[in-house]
Amino acid sequence: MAQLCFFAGTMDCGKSTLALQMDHNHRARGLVGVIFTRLDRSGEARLSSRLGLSTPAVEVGEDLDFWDTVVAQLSAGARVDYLICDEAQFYTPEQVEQLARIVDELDIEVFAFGITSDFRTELFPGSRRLIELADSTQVLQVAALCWCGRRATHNARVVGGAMVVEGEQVVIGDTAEPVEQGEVEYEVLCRRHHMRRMSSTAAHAAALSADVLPFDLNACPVPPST
Ligand SMILES: Nc1ncnc2c1ncn2[C@@H]1O[C@H](COP(=O)(O)OP(=O)(O)O)[C@@H](O)[C@H]1O
Ligand SMILES: Cc1cn([C@H]2C[C@H](O)[C@@H](COP(=O)(O)O)O2)c(=O)[nH]c1=O
Repeated sequence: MAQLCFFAGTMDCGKSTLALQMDHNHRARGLVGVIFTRLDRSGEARLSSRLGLSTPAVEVGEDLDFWDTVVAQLSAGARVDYLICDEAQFYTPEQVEQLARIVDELDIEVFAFGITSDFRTELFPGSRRLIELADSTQVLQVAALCWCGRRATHNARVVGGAMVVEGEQVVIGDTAEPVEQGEVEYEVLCRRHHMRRMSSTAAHAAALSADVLPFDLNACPVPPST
């Protein structure tokens, strides 16, 4: 029996790489799949991994109906054994429901990949619906790390080195440093540092100022107030 599987994790934990591997392994056994994505960093209608691999994909616009798309392909005589759905956090809840229907009524496997929460730690609507409906939700094993060395569990949005917690939910970007100053970048953090709004730049600055703190109090002309 087919299943709706959600592979979740922070940014940069290998979701798109796994999506490409799942596609490769299924194709290698003669199965036929359709690859979908939405708003991939590399441009429209491509699924790309930071490891350098990428493949053409069907771009999921807001109006795309997965059920109609797959039924049209089957009606035209094409075979469809599985769907790969990357950047699934950006899908609408209705589109996730269409995916569940495809699994249940057409017995087609659906492998969805996405980040669960946004830069404010709030669930994306697509991810919320996936968590509600999926047969399984798996957190990827390869841990992305916070600058402190702990497992990164949250995504932070950073502008000019400072973490921001207000803004549009969707702003496409990367975890690499932006080319243009003032552009949005993302950084993965552990919960502790996400809640303290401590990006690596802020931590570095704090470490530098701590280095200059232990000055000689006796040399101070005015006694410091307590
Ligand atoms: N130069 C590299 N060498 C080895 N692994 C790398 C390199 N660059 C990126 N990666 C791996 O790729 C992962 C990101 O993969 P990607 O599929 O793009 O992530 P996601 O889709 O979850 O954002 C990183 O966590 C890291 O494990
Ligand atoms: C946290 C967060 C992320 N995004 C965007 C940034 C990237 O374009 C994608 C995630 O891609 P990845 O392959 O998982 O690295 O999502 C966003 O729009 N809003 C957010 O809050």
